[in-house]
Amino acid sequence: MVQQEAVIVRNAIKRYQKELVFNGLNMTVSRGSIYGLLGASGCGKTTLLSCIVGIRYLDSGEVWVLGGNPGSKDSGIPGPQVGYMPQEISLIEEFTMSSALYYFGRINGLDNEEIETSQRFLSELLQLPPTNRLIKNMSGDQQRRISLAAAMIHKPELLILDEPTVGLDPILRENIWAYMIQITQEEGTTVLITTHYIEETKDANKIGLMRHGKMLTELTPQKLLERFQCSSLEETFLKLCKAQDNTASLNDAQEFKMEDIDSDVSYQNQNQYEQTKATLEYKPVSKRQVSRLRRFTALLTKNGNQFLRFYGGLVYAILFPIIQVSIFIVAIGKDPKGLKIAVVNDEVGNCDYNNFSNVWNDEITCHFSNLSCRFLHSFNDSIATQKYYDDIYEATYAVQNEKLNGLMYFSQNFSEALQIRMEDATSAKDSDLLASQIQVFLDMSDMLIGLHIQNKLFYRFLEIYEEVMKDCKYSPKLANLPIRFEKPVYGTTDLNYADFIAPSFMLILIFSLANTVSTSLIIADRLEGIWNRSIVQGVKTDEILVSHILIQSIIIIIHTAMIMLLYFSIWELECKGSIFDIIILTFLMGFCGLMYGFVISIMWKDYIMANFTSIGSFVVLIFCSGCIWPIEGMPKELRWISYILPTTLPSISMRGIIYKGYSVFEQQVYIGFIIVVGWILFYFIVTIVSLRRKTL
Ligand SMILES: Nc1ncnc2c1ncn2[C@@H]1O[C@H](COP(=O)(O)OP(=O)(O)OP(=O)(O)O)[C@@H](O)[C@H]1O
Repeated sequence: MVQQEAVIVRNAIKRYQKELVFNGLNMTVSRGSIYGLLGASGCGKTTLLSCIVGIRYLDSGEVWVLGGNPGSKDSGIPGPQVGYMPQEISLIEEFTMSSALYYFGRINGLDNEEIETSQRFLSELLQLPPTNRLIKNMSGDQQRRISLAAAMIHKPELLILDEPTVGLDPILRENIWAYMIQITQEEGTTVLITTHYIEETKDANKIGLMRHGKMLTELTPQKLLERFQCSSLEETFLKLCKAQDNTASLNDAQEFKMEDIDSDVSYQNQNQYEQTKATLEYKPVSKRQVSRLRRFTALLTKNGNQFLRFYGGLVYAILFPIIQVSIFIVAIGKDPKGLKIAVVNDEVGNCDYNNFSNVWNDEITCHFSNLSCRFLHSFNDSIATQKYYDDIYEATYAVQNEKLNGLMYFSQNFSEALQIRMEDATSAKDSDLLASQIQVFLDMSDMLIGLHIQNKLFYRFLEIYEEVMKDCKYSPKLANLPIRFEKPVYGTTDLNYADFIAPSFMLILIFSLANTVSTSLIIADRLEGIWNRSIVQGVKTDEILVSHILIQSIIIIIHTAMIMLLYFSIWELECKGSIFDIIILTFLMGFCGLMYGFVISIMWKDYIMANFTSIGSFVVLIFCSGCIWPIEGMPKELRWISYILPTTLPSISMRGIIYKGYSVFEQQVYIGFIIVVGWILFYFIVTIVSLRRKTL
């Protein structure tokens, strides 16, 4: 009679890159039995279990689990029919024991009452720590027991346990084995367990020994002892390993044949394979169904909990935007203070109170005296503090050595020359024209400060010069240059650099915040193994993604609200257009960052590379999306790259809304929305396609 099998592996070949892990491996696990899989460290036990539960693929060969290939609809995998305990702990460290068990209970379709009952039973059986203790505060052995409980909580038909008893107290180990024997006999559960403790498997119904990529034997412990006439399983395996080594050394090219030793693995299994396959086809697995809604609610609860309990992340998510925007507001765009400028005044010296300047009009012409002092008194310290020097050499030395920001020089006959320039400009000599100018030498090694002084002195000079014209009873317009900047079409003349940066910075900030949060959460899920473990229990990749998206959208809404509040209410940035459009665009940009975070977390397995990529992307966005310098100043090729970045055109849209009052129907605005939505879709598709290829 053909026994129905829970797991069948045939002719399995698996490589990692070029390294062959197993080569033509066969395995048969009967329903309602305990199968002990033994083998030295590194022989491929974990890899084999991963292929059985469907989180890795064979290069060739076949795996059947509970009625079909893992992932097919006939199979019990993925789904609550199986309980999988991976080798790594694969639990969320910030969770309490209870929240971990609730999560696994819920995704496997249990209601709260059932979870409570199971939890009580398993707490006793496995001597679990108190329910409210955080997993990260438990010993490795306690964490293992919770992980085992998480695999058993829903009483699956097939339990796949990767080294569950490592480091456990012998009494506890015995209890676990007793329980496994009980559930296999009374409930027909199948247990596939790997262990390093050979003697532990004496209670298994069948033992499989893996070595050098093969299954050396699959027999009951009694048959093994009888066949090899040994008193212990240790001894039996030693003999088996020696037999394999001898055969291999006799003929390296010839494969090790176990037919002489063990008929179960080869002939019998080969014959059974076809028959079993037929049997399985006629006996579909009775599947426990878990509604999508139940799974999704469990995921939402888990992700919400995970985020709230990760205090560092929480602080980062809430405080970071406040700190960033506050630093921006405080640090950027204000006039530099505490600047110093050297003054050499050959006309009057240091302009003390005896040297008041004078301007008077005698009906024929305007007379100036000591006009240099009038300028110097009016260039007050708000531009730069003046330090007087006797000659230009001394002043230049001071600029070079005393960190002054420049020097101003007035020639000996400054007022006189200015008068000549005004009275009869056409006949004025070059020397008079030169002497009538204030000569300014700036330290332009700090370009922004140099430009600031230049700008301030220039406009202040024109104002004072206008006043002088008025005193002379001339038209003040005479002081103007023959060019005039009228009221701007858009914006105001007093917009500063911070106003220019603000829209891009807002978008880059929310993009980067969301991207960092989502990268960390997804990488945590993957690294901690919770992702694969959930997939094995039947949770779908898109459900995991959507649940993360929902939780993180709440964070993005918080970020958006804080950014809006800080910029528009506290900093009082005036928005000429619709603030609603700004909010939507900012939120979408955060969402785009979130999706980009998904892509990064798929690209890299660890935090380090993911963080490098996030930081690198942040820098590229700052430099290339017109945030600190106009795109028009870039080489043509770079400009095109810049235009397709997710933040460039949306930043231009943002400026259009804020400073021009454009609506969403203007091309400058809707193009930004199109770009950001396009990137969101692109990232989403890349994420889904990559994840489907990587997991089930
Ligand atoms: N992701 C991977 N990429 C490359 N090689 C891998 C990978 N995972 C495992 N290996 C290699 O495959 C071989 C089998 O590893 P596996 O973890 O399956 O062995 P194991 O029998 O479970 O070991 P242990 O008992 O120590 O857990 C080892 O040589 C290991 O180095």
